[in-house]
Amino acid sequence: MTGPTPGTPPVVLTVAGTDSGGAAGVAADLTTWSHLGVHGACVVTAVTAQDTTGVRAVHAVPLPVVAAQVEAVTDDLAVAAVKTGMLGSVDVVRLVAERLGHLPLVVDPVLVATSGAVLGGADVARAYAAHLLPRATVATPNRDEAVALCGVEVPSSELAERLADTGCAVVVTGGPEWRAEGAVAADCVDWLCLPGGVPQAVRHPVVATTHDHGSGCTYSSAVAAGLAHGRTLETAVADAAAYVTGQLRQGSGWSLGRGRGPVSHLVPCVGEYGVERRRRSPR
Ligand SMILES: Nc1ncnc2c1ncn2[C@@H]1O[C@H](COP(=O)(O)OP(=O)(O)O)[C@@H](O)[C@H]1O
Ligand SMILES: Cc1ncc(COP(=O)(O)OP(=O)(O)O)c(N)n1
Repeated sequence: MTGPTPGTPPVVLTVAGTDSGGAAGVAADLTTWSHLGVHGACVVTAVTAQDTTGVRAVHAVPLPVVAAQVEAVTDDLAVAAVKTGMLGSVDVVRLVAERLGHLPLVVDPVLVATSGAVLGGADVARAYAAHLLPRATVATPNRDEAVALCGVEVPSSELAERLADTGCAVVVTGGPEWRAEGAVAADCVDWLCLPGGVPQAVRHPVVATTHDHGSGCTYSSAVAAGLAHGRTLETAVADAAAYVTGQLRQGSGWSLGRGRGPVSHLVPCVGEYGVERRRRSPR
């Protein structure tokens, strides 16, 4: 087992599925981490045949193979934080809770893709609420996932508050809400609630784009990177929103695929998410 060494990046582990279109899942997590200065390890739970228009097929990785990947990583690497994406089954949710629940844990409870594909059923939602949220540092459901976890349609701030009662901090992300309104709102609002706390609005500018597939994975990975660097949750959450906004902006003029194109996984063109890097002028 190797410990943290000065000059060595922290290790963050994703437990997630693959997206053959390269937008969401493991691809989003690893590229985000390469931008944010952490080493990414990965445990693959499922292989999806997926593109910008939807999910065609899902192959669940057998449970013993998922367990063997977890063991291989944790036996050898000092994992600073874990992020979960598509877990896909009750057994995998339980495995993560048992084997990784003692580490700083960001749970993105992937249940439904933007395309409408179900990536985790009602039994998986119940398993998240019973086994994983109580052990998580923070959960980052989008509004639809928060409704599925709570079983009620109430405002996002209240969903965050109810889910925080399970014992973890919660961010109910704001993407689908502004899309559903069909308007170009000035801000996206994510609702952060700490256990026993009052929901706080985390606002950031809306990007008008159709290239947003994978934004939830990218966001939750960025939160995990912030925690691995030792940032407070509030700072990690604000930095993650700034990072995903920059990546959405970078891909906003693209034309990739026939559906909702991938959020940009190219190197950010803003340094520390604020100051525009000087673009090289053509020779
Ligand atoms: N068009 C957008 N402009 C700015 N931020 C966005 C946009 N769409 C999503 N986000 C942000 O991306 C992050 C992930 O949110 P969301 O899209 O809700 O996740 P998911 O992909 O799981 O549905 C949140 O911080 C959300 O506010
Ligand atoms: C393999 C896989 N994992 C997760 C998702 C969901 O991705 P996310 O970024 O949360 O959201 P969408 O952009 O799909 O809404 C996925 N589609 N595939």
